[in-house]
Amino acid sequence: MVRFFKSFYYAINGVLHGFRFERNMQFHLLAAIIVCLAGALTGLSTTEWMIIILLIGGMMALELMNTAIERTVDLVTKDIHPLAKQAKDVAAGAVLLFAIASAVIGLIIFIPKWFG
Ligand SMILES: Nc1ncnc2c1ncn2[C@@H]1O[C@H](COP(=O)(O)OP(=O)(O)OP(=O)(O)O)[C@@H](O)[C@H]1O
Repeated sequence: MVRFFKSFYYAINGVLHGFRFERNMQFHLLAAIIVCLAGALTGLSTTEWMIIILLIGGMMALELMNTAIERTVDLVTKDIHPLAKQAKDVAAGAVLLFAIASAVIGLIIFIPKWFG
């Protein structure tokens, strides 16, 4: 049980580290607050809220994974290496794809409510 809470503590530390030191995480947090405020003002169904929460959580989780990959690459080599570039660029690409999909889904949810 102690081990479980220790792992939980380390995981929370990882999330807090992301919010404190990663600009992109701070941006995602701001975006999440704006989206939640917009959702509260617009009025969303339970299903729409579940989708929004999943997208926000997924986006932040993916950004943390990207940070973990960046840190790991930097730990492995400080030199310029094509594989280091590929690892970082592919991880960043994964974040970008999810961000685009999230933005499109957000528009699909909000646009009909605002202009429908
Ligand atoms: N060791 C390396 N070898 C080759 N290219 C690298 C290396 N490290 C970084 N790069 C290239 O430079 C880009 C920026 O690297 P950096 O580590 O600053 O990531 P970043 O996305 O700017 O990080 P952050 O999200 O913390 O601002 C990478 O996406 C990659 O294309």
